[in-house]
Amino acid sequence: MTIKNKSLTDGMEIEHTVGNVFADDAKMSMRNVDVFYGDKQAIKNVSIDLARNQVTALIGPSGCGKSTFLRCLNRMNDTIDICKIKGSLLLDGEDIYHKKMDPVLLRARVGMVFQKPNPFPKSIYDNVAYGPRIHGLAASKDDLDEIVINSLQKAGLYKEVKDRLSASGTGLSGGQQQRLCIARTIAVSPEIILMDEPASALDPIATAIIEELIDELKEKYTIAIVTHSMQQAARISQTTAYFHMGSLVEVGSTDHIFTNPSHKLTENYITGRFG
Ligand SMILES: Nc1ncnc2c1ncn2[C@@H]1O[C@H](COP(=O)(O)OP(=O)(O)OP(=O)(O)O)[C@@H](O)[C@H]1O
Repeated sequence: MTIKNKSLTDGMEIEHTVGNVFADDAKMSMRNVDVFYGDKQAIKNVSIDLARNQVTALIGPSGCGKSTFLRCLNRMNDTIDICKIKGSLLLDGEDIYHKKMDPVLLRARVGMVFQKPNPFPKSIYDNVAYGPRIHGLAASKDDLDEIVINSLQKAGLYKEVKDRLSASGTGLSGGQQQRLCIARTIAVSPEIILMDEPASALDPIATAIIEELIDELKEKYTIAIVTHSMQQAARISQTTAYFHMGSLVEVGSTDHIFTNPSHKLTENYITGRFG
């Protein structure tokens, strides 16, 4: 199927997304998504699936719309008054922009980890317990303890913090704070985790730990990650989507995109000719 997308990019016309936008087992399906900030169109007719239990990397030059698109997937853009979204965005076939969809519940199902670790100024325990408490997920203190410990274990942080759960989350190292934020996201049992450059503020060792963690997390969750690091996209994702000036130029298996991209714009970007 050809999905028409006529927009001019560096003199090169993007008529349609190259590659297969359909996943065999789609957790989320986006079709013909347009996003506007006021009069300015930031996303142009983008269609893509997120394959279940896979990592999908969104790459492209600065300002191409990666974060804007990612934020559409859990309605984070709702908080921006001038932002308008058109098109179809389905989670297991359910329209996430339907008027009956509660954005707070949606964001528990589609969690998000940001570029800069942003723990609450609370204890490590309370950071992770916060979501389960507001969503009423624990019937007792024992239940809550179990959720907190499980989430910290899944985020690969438990061993490092088990003796200081009442210490402040903001006192941890940057890498530990980011894993705490991942534990906080996991604690409300999401189905999808969105990550917006989750390792860009971290040193190489903390980055490697987060990358290993992402690889483990995909066993349970569907993951979409925005990254500026092509090496990172190549290491951790199974599918890569290349954005350029609001359009989705190409999508395909990560191996294909990084070894033999079909579109000239993708090739230019991955070979470092621009971006
Ligand atoms: N809140 C906003 N209000 C108005 N315009 C915005 C807003 N957020 C983003 N934009 C614009 O939308 C376009 C896409 O921005 P976006 O941040 O999604 O790109 P990006 O590919 O994630 O960039 P980067 O890699 O630099 O983070 C840019 O032109 C940007 O200036």
